[in-house]
Order: sequence, then structure tokens, then C-alpha cells
Amino acid sequence: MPRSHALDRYRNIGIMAHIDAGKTTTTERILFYTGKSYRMGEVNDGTAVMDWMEQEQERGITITSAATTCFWRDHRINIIDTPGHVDFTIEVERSLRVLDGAVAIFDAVAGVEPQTETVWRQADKYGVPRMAFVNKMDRVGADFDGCVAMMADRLGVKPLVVQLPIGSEAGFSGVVDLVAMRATIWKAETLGAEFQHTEIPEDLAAPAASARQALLDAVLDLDEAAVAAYLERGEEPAPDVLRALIRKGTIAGALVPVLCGSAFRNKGIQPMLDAVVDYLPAPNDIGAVTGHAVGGDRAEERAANDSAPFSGLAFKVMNDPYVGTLTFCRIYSGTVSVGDSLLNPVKGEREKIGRMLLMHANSREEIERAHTGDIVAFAGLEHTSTGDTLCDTAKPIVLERLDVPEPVIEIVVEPRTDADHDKMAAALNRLGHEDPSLQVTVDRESGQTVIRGMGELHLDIIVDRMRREFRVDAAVGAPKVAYRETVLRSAEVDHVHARQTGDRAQFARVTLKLEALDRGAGFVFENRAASLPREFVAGVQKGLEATKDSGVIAGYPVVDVKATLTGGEAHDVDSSPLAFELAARSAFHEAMTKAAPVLLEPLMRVEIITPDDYMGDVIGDLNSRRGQITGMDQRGNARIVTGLVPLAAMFGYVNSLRSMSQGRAQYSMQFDHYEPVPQAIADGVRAKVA
Ligand SMILES: Nc1nc2c(ncn2[C@@H]2O[C@H](COP(=O)(O)OP(=O)(O)OP(=O)(O)O)[C@@H](O)[C@H]2O)c(=O)[nH]1
Repeated sequence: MPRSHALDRYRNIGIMAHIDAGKTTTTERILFYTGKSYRMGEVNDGTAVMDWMEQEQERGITITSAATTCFWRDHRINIIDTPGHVDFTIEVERSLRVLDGAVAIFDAVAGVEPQTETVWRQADKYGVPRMAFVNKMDRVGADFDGCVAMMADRLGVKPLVVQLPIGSEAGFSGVVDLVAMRATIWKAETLGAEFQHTEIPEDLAAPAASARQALLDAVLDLDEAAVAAYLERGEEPAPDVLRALIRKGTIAGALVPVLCGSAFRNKGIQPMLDAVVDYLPAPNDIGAVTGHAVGGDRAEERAANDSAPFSGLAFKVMNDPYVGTLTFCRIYSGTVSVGDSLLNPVKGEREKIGRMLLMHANSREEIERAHTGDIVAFAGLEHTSTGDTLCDTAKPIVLERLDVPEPVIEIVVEPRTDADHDKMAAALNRLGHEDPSLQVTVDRESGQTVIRGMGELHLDIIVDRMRREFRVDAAVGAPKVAYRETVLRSAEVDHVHARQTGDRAQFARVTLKLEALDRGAGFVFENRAASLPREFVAGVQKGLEATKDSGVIAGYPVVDVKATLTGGEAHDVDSSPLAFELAARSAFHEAMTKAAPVLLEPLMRVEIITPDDYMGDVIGDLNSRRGQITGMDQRGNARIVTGLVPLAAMFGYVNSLRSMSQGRAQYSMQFDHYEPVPQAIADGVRAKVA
């Protein structure tokens, strides 16, 4: 099967926004105008095509990213929906990882909101070229210029205004296109499918002329020939030339084209699709995909074309009631056909491609062959988790993985019956494949299962899915802070494990050194006991793996520590891997106790938007929660307070803030970093666990 569109006619894009800015509504409109959905979904009545999971419909928020394909101006646009809620950072990360460009949606009233800023920074990290759509121009208080100014101010970008709104609030009727210098007015009665191009309205002639000049000044800078023609002969570039320049600047990340509209009122969507085609990159604009060789650091590259060996990144794994496991893959190079085998170099396993599907939110098309640039779902893969690479079996490459955020909150889940016990283990295993930000551990002593995640909502949804999709009946504990343990000093111990049971003796001697590492380094093991047989070193490693999840203070996972096996001694007859495993466990405990262990707690970055009147109360309250105020700002007539507050002090905050401000203040919160817990609080945590 040949490809339907040349690679330069592909756009793999994401739509990113603060919660409620209108991402789902906009996506729905796109699907409608590109002819993919025949009935326009409305978020408010829970029929939106993209939000198809049960929970999403009930909660009215977008939880998982669905990929969908549509066509515009003979281009193939693959849209990956990204959630706006911070509890789902991993969802945002994984879609940003596989996008070539993104449309950021702003609420014209609220402007740049905290989560937009967060997502924006994540997109910066992945170098994703973006354009902006200022949505909700029909709302009372819509302020296009204010929103553009905030983009420059808060996001530090160079916004390039390519449209001006015609009218505002209830009078919003269309846009002035500053590239073609004409107006586009929508006919309200045809759900926005029809519009007409007209002259620029008289009252906008002057603002349009000055905005056009600003646009020319910004883009002509990017091209010497165009600037010379303009300066020497006064020739303004033709619209096509201007679009090519804007595209160049956008792909280079030098500027962000800004458009506007109202998705809900069906205005502004078609020009936005034009801008996706005109300004956002095709897969081959991004250049070769880079990765490294299996089991080493040697760099590997693949050209982005069909004749290169296959490489792709699995960015989402989900369970489908009809086809079983679906693994969404972005193809970076080469092609794949049904019947092929691919290598998962991360797991060292082969996967056979039995069925391949092209997704349109909740409907699907079976395909036989997929090409570079495609986003497809493979059915029935067994070994591949979110973030793994799939590649040609003869030409392995490992593509860069996703950054997985730290889980900060945990709950205990206890199955009610033996049957539930087995079902729960299977369910959590499956959910773990889907969601790398979910951690599951079973406490060796109590046998309790603890699940850790990004926030209360994240864990709520996991438990909900466990109950609904896997029919597990389990008692769920109250959410608790996911503390960690680490050490502040180095310590080295020499431990001998010698036991006599009946006529069998066990002997192992290890010297183990623990050292503190930087925050975020995790747990690192090094072997410097050169003379110790390999199987005994493996025993030591196994022992450390088993104990590192349960520190000496209160049994929390030990992080940011390096454990070095500095020496060891074995007995000809009495030593075994098991003896070394046991010796390592005891040595680890002993060394940790000596190395000034501390408890670490997650600190959250909190942003509160409050009317002036409640500012004093909000700050006083944050102080009483061990919070540190890091900034105060004015936005319109609201005050913005930012601070770092321990998560432990933030439970139930939503209610306190509501009563403190009579429901008028809002807040958002996300993980920032781990920090040692003050002694008095640590004693409290320890007492609770004991
Ligand atoms: N007035 C007005 N309301 C809009 C517009 N676009 C969306 N809305 C409304 O804003 C609310 C949020 O829209 P959604 O499309 O669900 O926003 P979202 O960003 O997808 O939200 P999440 O999925 O929760 O992240 C809904 O009630 C929409 O009807 C618009 O252009 N104008």
C-alpha cells in the first residue's frame, strides 16, 4: 500500500491548554470541519468524540490522550490530545515527546494560566514549535491584546500576531487576516462551516495596518533577501512568501504565531487549520531522529524516510475491550506491515505485528502498512510499555525515553477476597504498563500493596479503573504523602553473615559504603570488589534491591544514595548467593543507620489567585502550613501568590481556601522537589508508622 500523502504533507500535532480553556471543544470542531465526525460533540452534554472513556465523560475532563487522524487541504493531520490537568503530567510528556508541533489554546479572559505555563515549559524542553489560539473571544471580558502581552511576559516568547479579532464578547464575528490583509466573517446559522472573505472593516483599518507593520518587522528580520527587497524597493512580500517566513520562524522557535476565535461559537477554526498546515513542521522538517545503540551510549541516527530501517516510539499503551492491548506508536523512520516482527530493544523481546489500526477517537480503521510519520496502534503486543522503542530487528536503536514525573502520593489497596487478590495483581501490572508514573509496591513485611502516583485525582482514577475495568473489589486507604528516605553522610560497614543451621553453615562477608547523591539521582549501585565471584555480587545486588524500598526511618523507599560494594570475602564451601543477599540486607541497614538518615517530603509549587481582600488570610494560612512564599504578583484586579508548601500540609486545602475566600480564590499545585522533613515532623511520621 503506497502512502496516502507525501511526508511533507504530514502534521503531527498536539493541542495543549490549561484545563477548561477549550481544548476538547476545539478538537471537536476540527474533527467536524475536516469531515471526520458527523455530529458535533458538546463537552457539556458528555458526547465529545475525543473524551470517550467513561470516567472522562463523567468528570468532564480529558484524561488520556487519544490520537486521531484528519485531513485538511490535502494534508494529513494527526492530532494527539493532551490533558490539561497537572495530575496527568505524564500524559502531557508522552504526547509532547512524539509531536512535531503544537497548538496552545488560551482562554481570552484568563490569559496565560498556571498550567499553560507548566505545559509550555515542558514543550520547551522537547523543543516543540508552537502556535497560539486565543479562544473564547465571545466571553465577557475577552481581552486579545492582554492575552498576547501575557504570552510575552509570562512565557518569554515572541508572539507574532497574525490575526486581529473583529468585535469582542457577544459582538465577536470574525478575524482580520494580517497576512492576506482581508477579513473573514462567519455565518452564525451554519454552525460556522460557512464564512466569507471581505474587506477589512473601516474601524479596524488603522489597527490592522499597524499590526501588519509589526508582523513585517518581525518576520523580515528572518530573511536577508526579503528584507533587502522591502528596504530597497519597498516591496512587501507576497502572502505565500510571508507564510514561508512565518513558518521558518515558527519551526526555529523564534516566534509564535497568534490566532484567535471562539471554538464554542464555531469561529476561527478553519484559519487555524490553515495555520497548522502553513506554519507547523512536517516530520521531515525536524531532521533525523536520534537515539543510541542497545546497551551503550554510542549515538545512532535514522533519517526520517520510508527507506530507512524502522524505528518508532510506543507512547501510549491502553487496554481495549474489543482488541485487548493497543500500543500507540509514532513511526520515526521506515515502514511496517502486518506480519512483520519488530524488536523492543529495551525489553530485549520481539513483537509480532498482527493487526494495525488507525484511530479516530473511538472508531478505527484496519491498515496493512504504516509509514514514516504515521501514528498507529498495534494490537496485541505483549512486552511493550509506554516509552519503549520498537525497531527493525536487524538494526536496533533505542530512542530517548520519556521523563517520568515523581509520584508524590500513595494509598494502600487491600483486596477483599483471594480471588480479588489475583485480579488486583493482574490489573495493577496492566495499568503499570500503560502508565509509567504509576508505581506499585508490595510491602514485604505486611504484604500490603501500596500504589503511588502524581496526585489524588490520578490515584482516584486508577482505583476507579481497577474496579470498573478489572472488577477488583478492594478496600482503599486514605491518600498519604509518599515520603522518601536518604542519607546525609557517608558511612562504610563491614558485615559478616555467619549462620549454622543443623549441619549446614552459611558464610558471607561484605563491606558496603553508602554515599549521598544529588536530589533526583535515585539509587545507584557500584561493584568494586573485583575478586568476589560474579554470582555473589549478584546476590548482593539482589539483597540491596530488596531492601532499598524500605528505609530505616519509617520504611519508605531510599533514594539519592550510592551503594558501593567495596570488598567481600567468600568461603569455599559455605558461601552462596543467598548468604550474600542476606549479608547485603543487614549491611545496608547498618550503614544507613550510621549515615545520618533523613526523611524527605515532596514540596509542591502552589499558585493562588485571589481577590485583594483575602490576600492577607491566604498568606497567613500558607505560612501556617509550613509554606514559603516565593512571589506575589498582580493580574488584572486579582493577586497571585506563589509559594512552596509541603504536600503533607496541603490535604483538604481546596475547602480551606474556599471558606477563606468565600469561594472566590483558586489555586493550582504541582510537584517541585523533595526536601528533608524538619525533625519534629519526621518524629510524627515515624510514630504513625511504628
Ligand atoms: N464561551 C465560550 N466557551 C467555550 C469556548 N470553548 C469552550 N468553551 C466552554 O468551556 C468549557 C471547557 O471546554 P473544554 O473544551 O472541555 O475544555 P478543555 O480544555 O478540553 O478542558 P479539559 O478537557 O477539562 O482539559 C466548556 O463548558 C465549553 O463549552 C468558547 O470559545 N467560548
